[in-house]
Amino acid sequence: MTLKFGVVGTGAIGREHIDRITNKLSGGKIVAVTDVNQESAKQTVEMYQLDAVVYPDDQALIADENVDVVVVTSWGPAHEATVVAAVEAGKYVFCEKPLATTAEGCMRIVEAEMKQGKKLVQVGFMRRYDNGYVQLKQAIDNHEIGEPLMIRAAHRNPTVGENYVTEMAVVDTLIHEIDVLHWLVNDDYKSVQVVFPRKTKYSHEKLQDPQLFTIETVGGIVMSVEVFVNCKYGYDIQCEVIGEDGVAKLPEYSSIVMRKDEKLSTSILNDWKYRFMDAYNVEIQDFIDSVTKKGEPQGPTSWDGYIAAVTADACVKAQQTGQKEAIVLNEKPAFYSEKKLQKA
Ligand SMILES: NC(=O)c1ccc[n+]([C@@H]2O[C@H](COP(=O)([O-])OP(=O)(O)OC[C@H]3O[C@@H](n4cnc5c(N)ncnc54)[C@H](O)[C@@H]3O)[C@@H](O)[C@H]2O)c1
Ligand SMILES: O[C@H]1[C@H](O)[C@@H](O)[C@H](O)[C@@H](O)[C@H]1O
Repeated sequence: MTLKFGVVGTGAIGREHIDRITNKLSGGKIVAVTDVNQESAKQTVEMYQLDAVVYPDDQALIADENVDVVVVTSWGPAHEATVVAAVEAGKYVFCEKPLATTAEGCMRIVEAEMKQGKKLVQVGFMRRYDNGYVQLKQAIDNHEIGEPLMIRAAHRNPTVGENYVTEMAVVDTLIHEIDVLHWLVNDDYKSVQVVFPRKTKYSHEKLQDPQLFTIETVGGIVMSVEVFVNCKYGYDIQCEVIGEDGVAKLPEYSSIVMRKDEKLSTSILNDWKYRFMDAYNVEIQDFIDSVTKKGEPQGPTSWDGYIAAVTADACVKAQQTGQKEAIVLNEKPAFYSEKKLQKA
């Protein structure tokens, strides 16, 4: 069986996903695309030589009976409306982060999905499919380092655009750590506090950069997460879990070791696309396989999208107040309680 995809948003990651579904993965086909920039949608069809209809908007695409799955890769604020409409139409959804820009918006998606009586939505938190994070999780789950006590993490981008402002360090960037860290240690978040160190000269007026988040879990784990989006030297993701019996660290991205000009060196990547390329492939192949064989996606759920939104709200509040802010979740519905995704 071939799963037929309609893509809403043919920008950077929309095209990446179209390319992987069309040319790298098996079991999926792009049959429809749309973008508020219709030229971009048409160019995408030409660029990847797709046999796909270009629709004027998401509603028309969702209404196409030939579309089994709606891929949501538009701008964050547009996600909620598309996801709710797709779920109400009974379509499967693969939605890039954020699921919605507010916790209330995520809850509306959760409610729409529960009404359909089965899981339809997967959120694009691809780090859960990265081999390094999967190994870290296995080490923790197998008690190889004892109980986790602390996490030290860093999310560094070489540079960001002029319209990237302080809040985006949370909603655009930290959001990946927000999802992956509680999943790693099987715990819930309790509070967050933010400190702004001295600002780099490479930032601009509306962006505090770097930022240091201290997140505590209900179980007492303290996580220190640095977000530094003008670090200049490359795209660098670090994560070290300190446990009672040992320390486990995310492996460095593998690269050849070069001896040259009296130096011993390895390269550092400079773009998220390359750092998580394999994870995106595994993630979407898993989505295709799960929907095709089990009738439900098994990756990060709408509820994970909700957790991320509530946590992000508290982080943004903490940026504004400088105080420790509580992270309070609604009770998890039984509908989402199955823990299926333990390994990719
Ligand atoms: N998982 C990841 O690592 C990752 C990486 C990059 C981006 N993302 C997420 O993916 C989404 C897209 O990011 P991007 O970098 O591709 O952005 P982008 O600006 O390159 O592309 C977004 C596209 O969506 C279109 N669009 C906006 N609103 C629309 C609407 N209502 N209907 C149809 N099309 C619409 C825009 O015209 C644009 O072509 C964002 O939510 C972003 O946070 C996730
Ligand atoms: O800070 C960036 C992250 O490192 C990437 O993984 C993407 O999510 C991108 O959208 C963010 O702007």
